[in-house]
Amino acid sequence: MPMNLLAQNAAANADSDSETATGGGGGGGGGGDGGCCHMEEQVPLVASRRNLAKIVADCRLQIDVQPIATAAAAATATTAATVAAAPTAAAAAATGTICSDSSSGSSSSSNSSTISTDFTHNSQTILPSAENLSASKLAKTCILADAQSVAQTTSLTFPFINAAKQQQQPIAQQHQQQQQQQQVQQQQQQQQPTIQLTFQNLNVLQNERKILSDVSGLVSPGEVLAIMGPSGSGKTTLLDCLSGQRHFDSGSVYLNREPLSKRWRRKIGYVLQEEIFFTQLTLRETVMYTALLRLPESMPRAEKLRLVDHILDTLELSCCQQTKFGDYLNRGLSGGEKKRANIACELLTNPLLMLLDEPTSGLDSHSAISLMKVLKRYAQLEQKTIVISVHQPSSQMFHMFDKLLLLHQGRTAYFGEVNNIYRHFEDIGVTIKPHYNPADFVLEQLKSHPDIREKLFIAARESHGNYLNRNCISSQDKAKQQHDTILINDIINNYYNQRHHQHHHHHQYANLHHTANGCEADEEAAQHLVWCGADSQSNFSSCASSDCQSYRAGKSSANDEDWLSYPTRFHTQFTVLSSRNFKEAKPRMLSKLNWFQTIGLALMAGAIWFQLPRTEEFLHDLQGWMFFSQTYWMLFALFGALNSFPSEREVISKERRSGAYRLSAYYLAKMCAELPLVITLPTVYLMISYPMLGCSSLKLFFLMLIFLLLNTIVAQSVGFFIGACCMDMNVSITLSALYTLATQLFGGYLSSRIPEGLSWIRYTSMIHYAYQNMQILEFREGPAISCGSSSSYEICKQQTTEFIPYEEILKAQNSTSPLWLNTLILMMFFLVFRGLGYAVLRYLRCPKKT
Ligand SMILES: Nc1ncnc2c1ncn2[C@@H]1O[C@H](COP(=O)(O)OP(=O)(O)OP(=O)(O)O)[C@@H](O)[C@H]1O
Repeated sequence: MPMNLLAQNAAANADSDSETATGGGGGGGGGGDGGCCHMEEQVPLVASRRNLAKIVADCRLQIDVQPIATAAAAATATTAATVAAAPTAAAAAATGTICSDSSSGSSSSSNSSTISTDFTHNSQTILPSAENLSASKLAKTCILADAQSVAQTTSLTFPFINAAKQQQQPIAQQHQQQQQQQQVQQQQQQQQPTIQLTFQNLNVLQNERKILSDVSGLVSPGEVLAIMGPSGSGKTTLLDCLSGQRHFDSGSVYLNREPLSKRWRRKIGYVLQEEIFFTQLTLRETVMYTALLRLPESMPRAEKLRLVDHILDTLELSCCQQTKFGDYLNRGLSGGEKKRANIACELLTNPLLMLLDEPTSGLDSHSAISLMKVLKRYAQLEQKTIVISVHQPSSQMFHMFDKLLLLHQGRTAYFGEVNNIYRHFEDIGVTIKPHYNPADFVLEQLKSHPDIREKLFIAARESHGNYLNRNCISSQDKAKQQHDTILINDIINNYYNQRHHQHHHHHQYANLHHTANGCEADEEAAQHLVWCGADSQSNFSSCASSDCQSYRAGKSSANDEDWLSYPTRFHTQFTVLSSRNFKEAKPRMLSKLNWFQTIGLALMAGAIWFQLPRTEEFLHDLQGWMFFSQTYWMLFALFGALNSFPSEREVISKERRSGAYRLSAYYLAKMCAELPLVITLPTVYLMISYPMLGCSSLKLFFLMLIFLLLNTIVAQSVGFFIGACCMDMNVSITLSALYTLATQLFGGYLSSRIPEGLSWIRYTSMIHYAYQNMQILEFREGPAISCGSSSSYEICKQQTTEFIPYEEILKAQNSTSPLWLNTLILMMFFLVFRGLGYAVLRYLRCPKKT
């Protein structure tokens, strides 16, 4: 790998290069935040001795402070920092202007322009002199030796660059292109909306217990805020508040100085602690449907699918993309894979603010670090704001965070830069021991020593809350109080800038970690597929720079309606949701067990009523088959639909909260997608049992089928409605059983002694109308029923006819309404219950804040 090569190279050159550089070489960029390896900082590339000396000094510092760090590591850190801090130089490297001779360990040029190696930035060109040649050697070593790797790195900041193409172009043209690309990038960054998240004095009460108590903080674009604290300290509650999913009793949350509102919802990605997905869908299907639903309509489908591939690749999920999520009965994805899938679905939509509730729990340390690196790079490169709750991060992960909010029982024990935690603890008389995981240390202190805890609360309040309150109140008179909230951000900003500068150079230990991790992040960026992808033709950045970009740019200047609008059209939502619903429902509705049950029952019914003679003696048997068939499919469809919404409720609520689609699109898609599934088994049943019974014509078969299916989908509508109303399966099963059995009892099918006043109940039963229809068809369209030897029908007794007229049979059954009326009433049932189901989901089951 290029960076391995680089490391070897750097190790070989470390001593000589660093010494020379300390002596005052000129060359690559550096500096900023006391760390030579800050990936995110766009340090000017005008190479200066001072910069380089600082880089080397910083990296030497590492060697001094951490004995185990080798000179090679320091050099590697320096090199990675230089690359990270110098996108333009990296771009130049991609052109082949700069290279490193890895075999000899000395610098050489891939072309004849070794001495005229360019460090171009904003049209400034520095030609290294003989004096600073050593420094430029170091810089050259710093810059990736492999053009491909550089191309990858370059593609982060210059998504449009195709490094391979560039290598074939003349250098002057390449420089011109780079400048143009820089301008494009600057314009893009200006266009890209970002979110600064501010929350102040958040208080949440639950059953008179304070779950959050005056919690405040600020996160800027490009930063990662970690919320840490023991279990039950209020991390999830805080994230819920920040995402707008939970009411807070007092306090405020601002996004770019605007109070958190529905308008912002679609700009927030919230990765919940638990994984809420359809268990029957594969990982790929899940992410794909999310992409199709939540990425903008203007983005081509192929681009969306490429993005899915890329995200799966980035999160190392490609190998298990065809695995179903599974449940406790049928195991599927592992816990860690589900977690990453959860993140993939949110990352996909490229939210401006990302909230993640314990995304690393359950992951092994390598996966956790990899994931954190992805998130960190995402924040830095795309200027996203990230808030993450973590339990016990490793030391390495801890120093990847920019800011830390330490909670204990809902109270703030610390909020500020991660690096300043050392000073914060020192201030209250506790020194975080070196070689000790600071995350473990602070959590241990927080839990084990009440005195320390109290001191921390006081110190946090003093340094943060009071400061804000004091300034907010004293700096504004009453007349301006409505503007106070707007000023909060400025105050917090100033405050943290001050703090940042005050402690900037004091914490070598902290900087050491920060620096080291920055270096590693860069190394990772070069070695692996970086966030934006190696292939500039098919990566997220290219997408972001085309469709997403225009989408985002458009949104940034859009009005409220645009912000509230759905990412895709109704038609797209309907199509995608239908496809997803079909895939999800098919294994449930057409399970092997259901096939077995249907075929088994059809054969049994066919055998019992096999080739029934059409005489009055067997009339009751024939009616028995009709009643059995109608009742069975009514119950099957009704009870099958009961669990339909409850089982999907959490997924749908999550998606509705994120504003992915319209409820109407979902509802219509569900009805349509399940239609072929709900009619398959009754059709099979009738195909087996009816011919065995003695079906005489194809026309009659199809008529019977139509009315059997009508009854089935009406019953399904009733099931949807009851399921949507109750959501609790036990309640809905009880209610359904009561309704279906009552209508059978009062229908007079099992007993003729129905109390006069209750006989109307039969008219509330769909079975009443469906059964009548079946009889009308069977006796009107089918072969006539011959009179029995001792017939109960008057007309037969009078011996005026050999066959019983179908009207007489229906009259004997109290079936007096015509076919059209029964059908109309059944259709009314269908429309009313489907409509009621929608209304319940829309108004009763609307995802609410807790
Ligand atoms: N709706 C609720 N009803 C009652 N108690 C609640 C509710 N929501 C949160 N709590 C309580 O508030 C406290 C904080 O809960 P929260 O889930 O925010 O903690 P956490 O820090 O995320 O915990 P963990 O790390 O274990 O996930 C807990 O003691 C919890 O029992």
